[in-house]
Amino acid sequence: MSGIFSKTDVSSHNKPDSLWIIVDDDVYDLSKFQDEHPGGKKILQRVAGKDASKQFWKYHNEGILKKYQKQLQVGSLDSKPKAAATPPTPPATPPPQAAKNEDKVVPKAEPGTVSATPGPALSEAEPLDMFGDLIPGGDPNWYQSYHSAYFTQSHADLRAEVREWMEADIMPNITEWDEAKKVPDSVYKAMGEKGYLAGLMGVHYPTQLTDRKVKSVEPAKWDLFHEMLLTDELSRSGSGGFVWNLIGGFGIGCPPVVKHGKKALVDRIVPGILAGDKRICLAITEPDAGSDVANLTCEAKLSEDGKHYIVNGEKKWITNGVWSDYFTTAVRTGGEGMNGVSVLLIERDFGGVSTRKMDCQGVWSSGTTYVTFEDVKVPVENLVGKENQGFKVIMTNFNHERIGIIIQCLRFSRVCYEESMKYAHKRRTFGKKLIEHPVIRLKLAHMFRQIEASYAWLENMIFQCQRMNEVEAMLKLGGAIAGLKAQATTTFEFCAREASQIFGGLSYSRGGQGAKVERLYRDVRAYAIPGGSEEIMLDLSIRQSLRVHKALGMKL
Ligand code: HEM
Repeated sequence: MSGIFSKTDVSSHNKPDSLWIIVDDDVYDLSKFQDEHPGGKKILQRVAGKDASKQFWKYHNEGILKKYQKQLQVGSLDSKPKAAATPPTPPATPPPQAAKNEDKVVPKAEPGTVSATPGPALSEAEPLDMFGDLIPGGDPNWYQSYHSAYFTQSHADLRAEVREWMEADIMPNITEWDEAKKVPDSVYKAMGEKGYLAGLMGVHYPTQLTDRKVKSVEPAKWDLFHEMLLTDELSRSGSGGFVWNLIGGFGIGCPPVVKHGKKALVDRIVPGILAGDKRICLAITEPDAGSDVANLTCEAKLSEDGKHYIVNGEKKWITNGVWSDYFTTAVRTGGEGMNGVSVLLIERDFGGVSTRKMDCQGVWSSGTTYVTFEDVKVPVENLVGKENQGFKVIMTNFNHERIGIIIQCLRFSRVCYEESMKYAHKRRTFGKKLIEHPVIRLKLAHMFRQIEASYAWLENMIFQCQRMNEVEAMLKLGGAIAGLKAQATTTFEFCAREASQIFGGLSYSRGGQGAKVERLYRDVRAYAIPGGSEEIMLDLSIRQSLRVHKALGMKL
């Protein structure tokens, strides 16, 4: 791949048996590849020996070049600028010419706008370097040199670390993994090795349970904004299946064990999970009990000697179940209703645990599973929390679970918006680029306003969670977080729909330029239904907030 060629050299490879093309000053040999080219070989033969950059960018995204570069690039043009080597991560600083005075854009207030009076300078509120593609709304605005009260340099360092990994090792493979309905185990293992799993439990970085550390953030500095950012950057994959494969079971199944499990149990199983060697999931939902958790029927009967629970029952739609070693399971140990529910950590090795992968509309690579427990003998040491008080364990887990869903939904909304914005700048209809049609700008504007408003609310909720203890957060924030979950899932649904309209047929067929949008459109329901359906969330948001504010002294 190191050859240097002139345009004349390339032009001699203009036949099917020796078919070279130029894309962005790099030279590709497509002689063997042409037969497997999804766009057909004739189209390649027509540009054989020529610069095909314009045609290439019309039909493909950068991901395609990255994926095939190693295999197909044979060199570069002698006229290629020397300093053209680009880092895998988008530039974190503006291009040098932007610094020149004459090019500097000085924002001016439009008549009628209120000009801001700068407040007292907070050191942590200094804007950070620019990062990413700088599409307005394509990333949170603190990525783009706007002030933030929440994010500091250590967040920016983590952002660069995760994005580099995602761009190099993950993004080029997402579509393939989704179609295969499986992410390689090595990726989950890498999540452990990089210390990411340990940072995703809504607790202080657990150095007592793992010797892994996140490269760019000291464990003592780790906070909920690092956690938020990590999930956000993973979600740039534009695949709910990918994100859930890695953290869909872990992120909701492991925290209850860490917070409410007995020390011996935690010490025995959690280090292996955090290392990425073992997998865990949360098993609550049943064929006949979803949002109404208090109705669950999977039963656990204490053995006569009081040493074991014998578990029988079924669990449905369990994310990661098919690959899990451990199941954090809600069971009925007592009478009807919420006061008869307990949580048990069931281990696959106990025997009597069967798992079957379910076929679902979306999140294909997440491993949605039907689980059957038949006379599973679970030692009483595996009780998480107290007997018949499992509902409290489940309830305190909800805020963390829902915040994860919110972060993912908002980034998926941004992905839909960002992809649409990029496509609208290249696709032409009726003699104009899509972005020049007001009707398309209107769609983008409606996406943008919902994403930004929801993200600001999310930042506020994360900040509140950071300042409150878990029980206070459960009571005081439960309503608002439920409302924000509904806000995030409806925003996601809206953005997936509008992006799909902008991409047209390209988001109706799978793969290709519309791949992310087509996939995310299928993933929408996986976010709007579980973790509390939109209807339940909206109702809860009002009921819970009223209850709390009554106690706070609300006057009506
Ligand atoms: C390095 C060279 C190239 C590679 C590796 C490549 C690879 C691919 C791949 C993987 C696809 C499937 C769709 C996708 O996943 O995006 C595709 C589709 C396509 N390619 Fe290429 N391609 C190359 C060059 C070209 C060139 C030079 C042209 C045009 C002259 C072209 C025209 C097309 C067309 C028309 C499609 C179908 C697009 C659609 O379904 O909407 N390709 N190509």
